Formats: sequence, C-alpha cells, structure tokens
Amino acid sequence: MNLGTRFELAGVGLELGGNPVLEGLDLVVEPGECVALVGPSGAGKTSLLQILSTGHAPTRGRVTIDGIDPATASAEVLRELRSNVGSVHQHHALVPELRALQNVLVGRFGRQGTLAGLRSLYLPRRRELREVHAVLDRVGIGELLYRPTTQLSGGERQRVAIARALYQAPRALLADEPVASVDPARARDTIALLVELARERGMTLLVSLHDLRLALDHFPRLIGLRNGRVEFDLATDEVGPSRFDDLYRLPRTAGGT
Ligand SMILES: Nc1ncnc2c1ncn2[C@@H]1O[C@H](COP(=O)(O)OP(=O)(O)OP(=O)(O)O)[C@@H](O)[C@H]1O
Repeated sequence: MNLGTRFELAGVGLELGGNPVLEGLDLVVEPGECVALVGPSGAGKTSLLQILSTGHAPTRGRVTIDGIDPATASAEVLRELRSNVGSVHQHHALVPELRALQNVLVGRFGRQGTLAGLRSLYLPRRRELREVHAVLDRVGIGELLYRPTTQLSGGERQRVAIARALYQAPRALLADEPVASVDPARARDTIALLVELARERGMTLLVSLHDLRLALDHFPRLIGLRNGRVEFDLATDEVGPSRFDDLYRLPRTAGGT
C-alpha cells in the first residue's frame, strides 16, 4: 500500500522581503515519488521545500497537500498535515543538550502535544524506547541510543536527524541539502539510505542537491530550478549534459561575452 503524500502547486509565486523568489511554479509530485531538486545557489530550492512543508505560504497561486490547501485549513488539519511531512536539514537542527534518544523522541512532538512530548522526553515508556532504538538501528547507529549529541560525529548527527524524521512516521520526507557537510562516501550512503527508506515506507521524497552525480544516480525524476522558475522537470534518463550547462551557467557580466 502506498502511504505517500501528493503535492500540487498551481501558478505558485513567492516573495520574501519584497524580493521575487519563486515564480509561476506548476508542479505535481505523486505519492511515493522520489525527486531531486537541482539548481544553482539562490535558485529557490530551499524556498520551494519550505512551501511544501507549509513554512512559507505562497504569495500567488495555490499549493495543496493531499488535496488540502494549508492556507484555508483549520488549525487541527494543519497540525495533522505538518505531522505527515518530515524534514531533514543540512545542519541537522538537533538539540545539543539532549541525547540521541531524546532528539529522536522530539520527532513526535507535533503529533503528541507539548505535555505528552515533555513526558516522553524525560520519562520514555518502554515501547517508545524500543521504537526509537529500532529507527536508530535502521539508520545504522542503534548502539548510540544514549550518546550525548555533543559526542556524535557530523555523519552520526545526520543519521539521528534522519531517525527523528522517521520516528515522526511521515508520509513525505523533505531534505534540504542533507549531504552538503559530509565526505563523498558518506554523502552517497546517506542519499542511498533516504531513497531506500522512502521506497520501503512508500514515502514521497524530495531532496535538494548540489551534487549532480548523486541526483542522476539515485533519483528517477529531476526538477531543475533557476531564478525561481522551473527550467526542466524530466525523467533522469532524459536529462542530458547540456541541460545542466544551461542550468548552472553564470549570468553575463557587464562587458563580458
Ligand atoms: N527571508 C528572505 N528574505 C528575502 N529574500 C530571501 C529570503 N530567503 C531567501 N531569499 C532569497 O530567495 C532566493 C532563493 O533562496 P533559496 O534559499 O530558496 O535558494 P536555494 O536554491 O536553496 O539556494 P542554495 O543552494 O544556496 O541554498 C535567493 O535569492 C535568496 O537571497
């Protein structure tokens, strides 16, 4: 059974601080799809992911998540929508004062409410411990359950961040440059893990990436963004090298050719 989320954007534009950031986006991502977002710095990849996670509301057009427009959803429906969309960030966004276990438990705060969340953080039930251990084990670091976050390597922190998103039991996973700060072998491993987890659980996966090789090797669909617009949206085997040359070409400077 497919449990993934469906995202649809129709004529979406976004302005931030008076600057146009995204323009005229028409996109559909079907449940369970794995998509890489590529494009030069400032293209709008983070902003698009923030629209999909309801962090930004579009200035123009309409976004729907599983058919629901977050702009008109009740607080309760919005909370449910947000619980269904997990995020993994480049800088992990872990709480350094907490152990790996507790950082993973934070993943369910959105579903639990504050009081129940705090109770689980300081007095986790045996079932919760088992579940956290299982997700940490799934991402390859089950033995680090009680390790303080400050004593984890960058790669281990990133795995805790992925485990936290999994513990949330989301239907979609959004990852914004999740491998920008790890070495090439770990980057490849982590992207392979994210795609494997998405397929295993039927989650929709969107990952923004600067490494084109990783995008080509692991994702069946690539969306290329430039200057806030979609330059291409293609199956990976239809993306030739010239597409990337166009996507990443530097703007002409005054007096340049
Ligand atoms: N809060 C903000 N206020 C004004 N402009 C912003 C804000 N956040 C982002 N921008 C602008 O929006 C544009 C898109 O930024 P965004 O971070 O989405 O790009 P990106 O493709 O993720 O870039 P990178 O690969 O460098 O992370 C940039 O020109 C950026 O300067």
